[in-house]
Amino acid sequence: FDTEQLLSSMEKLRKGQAVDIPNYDFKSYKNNVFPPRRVNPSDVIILEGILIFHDPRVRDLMNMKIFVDADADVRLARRIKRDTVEKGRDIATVLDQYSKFVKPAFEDFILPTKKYADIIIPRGGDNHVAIDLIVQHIHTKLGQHDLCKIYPNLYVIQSTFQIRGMHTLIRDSKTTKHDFIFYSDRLIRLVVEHGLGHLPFTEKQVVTPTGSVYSGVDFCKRLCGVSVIRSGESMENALRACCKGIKIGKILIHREGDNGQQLIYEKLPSDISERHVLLLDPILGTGNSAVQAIRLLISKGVPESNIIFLNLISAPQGVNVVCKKFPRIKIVTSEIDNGLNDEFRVVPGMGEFGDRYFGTDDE
Ligand SMILES: Nc1nc2c(ncn2[C@@H]2O[C@H](COP(=O)(O)OP(=O)(O)OP(=O)(O)O)[C@@H](O)[C@H]2O)c(=O)[nH]1
Ligand SMILES: O=P(O)(O)OC[C@H]1O[C@H](OP(=O)(O)OP(=O)(O)O)[C@H](O)[C@@H]1O
Ligand SMILES: O=c1cc[nH]c(=O)[nH]1
Repeated sequence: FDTEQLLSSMEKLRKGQAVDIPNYDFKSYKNNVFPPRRVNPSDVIILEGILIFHDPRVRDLMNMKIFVDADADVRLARRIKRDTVEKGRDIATVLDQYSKFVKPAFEDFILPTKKYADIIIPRGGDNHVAIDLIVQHIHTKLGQHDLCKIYPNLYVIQSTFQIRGMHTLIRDSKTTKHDFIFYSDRLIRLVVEHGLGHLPFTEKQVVTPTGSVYSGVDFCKRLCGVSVIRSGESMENALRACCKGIKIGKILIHREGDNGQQLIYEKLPSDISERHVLLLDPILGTGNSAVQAIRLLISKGVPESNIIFLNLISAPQGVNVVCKKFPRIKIVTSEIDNGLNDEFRVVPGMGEFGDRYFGTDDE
């Protein structure tokens, strides 16, 4: 087993480079009889082999570990067929080797690695349900932003052409103030609805006018909003439209000041520590404002896991800072941008959200 070459090949594939895999010749027991097989890099790499879970360095490379659990008779039958037809061995040799080496080695070395698997699939390729589930999982992972693969509490709302269209409008520097507000509001409403979906619920049954029972859920009662002034205030209407009479606290953070951030003003519900908090700020840039705001909420006794941060556009830098410092809060956003420029503006971004929304930009 050339594990070192396997590891270096995997590393190259992950970096997007093609690799040449040696073709082992089972008849001569040599590696250089046939030309190597060229494998090109790809989004999904399937690494397959009977002892693939043995080396921890190899296991660590895997995002999903599958053990195909074949029946012992099937394994022996396949082996007899393969070794007589493909490897040119006679049945007596195959059976002798099986009982002396293969079966004990399977029990000693392959079976124990089953514990490392995330999924154990009985009946192999015939198990269509298991295969569908695996395909679905890989599809989901491929569709996710890379940051969502790292941070399980980061949620980017499912993109549609409607959502892309609205983003195109609010990001266009030529969009009028009127349209900017209209499409921001539509996007904000989607983010708010999505964020509310992460609140806990209780089961509830109601009787419909047909006299039948509908088994549903009851909304979480103890919640409040907290907006980061000014831009966060643009999200208050959407929250009020969804949650009638919701209490909304406010935090004002000035970008310059001690450590670059200064808390200027705060007014929060007195019983905030008993509530789930929807923190409102459309832009997450460096993450400094968000960190300040979340720290304040935690200092008021709000459990980290009770905070849902609602965001329209996020920079990866801000996501990293917030998710690393507060791994239990949830972030819901509608798009993650490429990064920040020298002035710490989100790029491509949409400029100064507050100025465009409240009409205090120069035009
Ligand atoms: N659970 C499980 N066991 C397998 C699978 N494939 C092979 N095995 C077991 O592992 C044993 C050895 O597998 P082989 O692929 O023949 O091993 P090999 O190293 O190629 O054997 P040689 O012919 O000596 O080169 C089989 O007889 C099975 O018992 C699999 O997909 N799942
Ligand atoms: O992640 P950060 O780098 O801290 O940037 C994000 C902050 O910047 C924006 O507010 P801004 O200071 O522009 O004030 P405004 O809302 O009054 O326009 C935005 O609403 C955030 O609060
Ligand atoms: O790009 C940015 C960064 C912070 N605040 C904004 O409004 N826009």
